[in-house]
Amino acid sequence: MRSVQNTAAPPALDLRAVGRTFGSLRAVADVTLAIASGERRAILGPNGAGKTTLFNTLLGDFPPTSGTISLFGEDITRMRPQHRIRRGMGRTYQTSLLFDGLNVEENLYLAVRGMRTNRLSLLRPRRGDVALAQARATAERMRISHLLSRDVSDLSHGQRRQVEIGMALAAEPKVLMLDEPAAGLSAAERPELNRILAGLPRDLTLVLIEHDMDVALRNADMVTVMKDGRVVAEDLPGRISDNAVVREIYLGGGHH
Ligand SMILES: Nc1ncnc2c1ncn2[C@@H]1O[C@H](COP(=O)(O)OP(=O)(O)OP(=O)(O)O)[C@@H](O)[C@H]1O
Repeated sequence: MRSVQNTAAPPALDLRAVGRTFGSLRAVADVTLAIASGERRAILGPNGAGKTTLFNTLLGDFPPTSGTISLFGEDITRMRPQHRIRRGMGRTYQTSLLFDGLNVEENLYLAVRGMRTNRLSLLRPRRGDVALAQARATAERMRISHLLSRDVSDLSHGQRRQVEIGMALAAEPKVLMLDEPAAGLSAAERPELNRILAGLPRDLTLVLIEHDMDVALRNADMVTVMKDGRVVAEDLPGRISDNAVVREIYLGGGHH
């Protein structure tokens, strides 16, 4: 494992007693965890464990109803999502946010330009455009340069996932949050996802929600397991499945 201990620097994400209720439902309860800068953290757990809700509290879509969240030492508990993005948070979504009808290069270009809507007509790339060069460099990093001129609606699930991760990376985040990157991928597409995740910059902090144990354990430095809104286990990938609670969740029929 890579050393992620750095006592001088604040953690990339520091959660203290974070909770989120929806009416009387405690979707997330009392979550305290610190993710070091440059660490790759997987968050595992059965359906309804609170993973997505936790993600949404980190990204500001649903602020926590209790507790605090800091990003590189700055309290962001009540900060709006767009301000978090400006401070270095990036994400992908479970459902695709690609612009169908545009090709891969155009999608990446819009992401580099920070566009959240398809307004490419106002923004046609010009020759020598720095953002265009950056879009192409992102494609290379995602191993999709050969797909630049293809409409994203013609791509396979796995290729679309590569474009989505590329779009999140195009904003040059310091913390990248991936919401179930393996969801919908065939067994044959998973090794490519693993290669892409392994090839991400080492200084990028990665937080990965994942149902697929193999993808999670391969790509994480540290694994957090949630159940019923709470953290029930935290350990190294090589040791997490020895945990009695984790064995019960994943071998006792709680996993899908
Ligand atoms: N916007 C909402 N309004 C009301 N309840 C919600 C809302 N979002 C999530 N919940 C509830 O919070 C609990 C945790 O759900 P969440 O989606 O965070 O779990 P999860 O671990 O991400 O599950 P999955 O793996 O199925 O995505 C569930 O009981 C869910 O029904």
